[in-house]
Amino acid sequence: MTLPAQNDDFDVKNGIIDGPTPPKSELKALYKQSFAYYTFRVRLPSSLATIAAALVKDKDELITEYGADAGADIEQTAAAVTELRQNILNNGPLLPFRGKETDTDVWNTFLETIDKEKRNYFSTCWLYAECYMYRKISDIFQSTKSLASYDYFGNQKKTAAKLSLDAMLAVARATRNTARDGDTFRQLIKLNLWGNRCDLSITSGKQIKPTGNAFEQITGLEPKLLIDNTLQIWQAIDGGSKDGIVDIVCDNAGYELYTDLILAEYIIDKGLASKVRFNLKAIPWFISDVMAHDYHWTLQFMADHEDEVLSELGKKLQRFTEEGKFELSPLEHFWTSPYEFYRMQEVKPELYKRLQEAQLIIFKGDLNYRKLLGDYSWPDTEAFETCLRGFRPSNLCTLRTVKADLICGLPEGVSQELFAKDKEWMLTGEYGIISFAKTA
Ligand SMILES: O=P(O)(O)OC[C@H]1O[C@](O)(CO)[C@@H](O)[C@@H]1O
Repeated sequence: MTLPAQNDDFDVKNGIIDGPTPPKSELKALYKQSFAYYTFRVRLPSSLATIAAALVKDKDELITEYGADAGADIEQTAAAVTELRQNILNNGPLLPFRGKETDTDVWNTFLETIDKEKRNYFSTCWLYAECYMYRKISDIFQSTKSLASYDYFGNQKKTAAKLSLDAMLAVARATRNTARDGDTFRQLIKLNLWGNRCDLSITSGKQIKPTGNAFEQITGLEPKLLIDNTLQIWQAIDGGSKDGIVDIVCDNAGYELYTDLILAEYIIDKGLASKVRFNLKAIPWFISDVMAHDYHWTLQFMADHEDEVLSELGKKLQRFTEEGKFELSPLEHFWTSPYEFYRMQEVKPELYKRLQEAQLIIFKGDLNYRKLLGDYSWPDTEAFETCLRGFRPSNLCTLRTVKADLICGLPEGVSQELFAKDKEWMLTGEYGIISFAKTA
């Protein structure tokens, strides 16, 4: 992590502690050697600059699509995004939202629970501040007359999907005549895990193209899989009811969503459940997170493709969606709130109840992992069940490539070994974990 030249007294002014995150503490940018500090000093300011620049570059296109009024709105949003960027760099306050959105009150009530002197980007929990930033961007666009419905990450998500076409074709061909057995299922879970590497928020928007034959890659990636509970997941779903429900709490659009669709197709085709529910985001989130329009765009992109196999698959999954075998869960703002999952039962009991209907819940990606554990420096050998702090609506698993400096459930000595090899091993998505927790 290359930090900005220390030509300012930022650290002194903001009480930055020049060390790592202490054990059993909230992750926050107050600790200079934390990923949170690098995120707020470098990564997120870079992402915000990209959004502001793209607005100016796409101005004509936007005016064509959203009308002449959009011109003034574009100027206003670009300026507001730039101001948000400066607020972060100045360690500004997390101010209450003034919009009239469905989740405005939930967010403002949450902000009130943070001590006022800690209610800024570098002093409050990393999770809260980073989620706040993405919600603030949405607030900026929602407050305009013409751009309230504009997905400012949409082009990047579409480009990422098109870049992954070769991998999609390879996976489609390799999954057409599969057997209903544990080995195949476990391979598909691992394929799904490694699809999580294609995440634009970790690259601050830089596109990465999944290369090579996905299934051969899985074998090659075995040494990078630090926790493999795929057998327990298979036993839970194989032992479940064929009329059961599987919930996927999704993460990124593009190739990662495609691997979710491939896994869901297998679950339905092999009678492992009768319905797969996709839990998507209500607003543009962490650059590449999937929203309902991304889901429909992806299926249409497949169905329209000249490649026969991909096109047939796209049409089949559109039929699954029409028939209710695949279902988009009702719009749920909890997934774009700052709340850790152990607080769901208290703050959104109806969602917890809904998840209890499932026989398996699959949580995708790093941010969902951070919400399962809370942004907290658990001992890396701590049991996954302990870190869930009572969040046990059903059998659940997490498929996560490691992109943030928190982890649990590792065998003794593994993290020390990895730190000795590369002190930034937790930040790149190079390693992955598949952890499972049985219904309580
Ligand atoms: O898309 P994913 O896998 O949730 O990754 C998002 C993660 O990437 C980061 O932006 C970089 O670590 C984190 O802030 C966030 O948890």
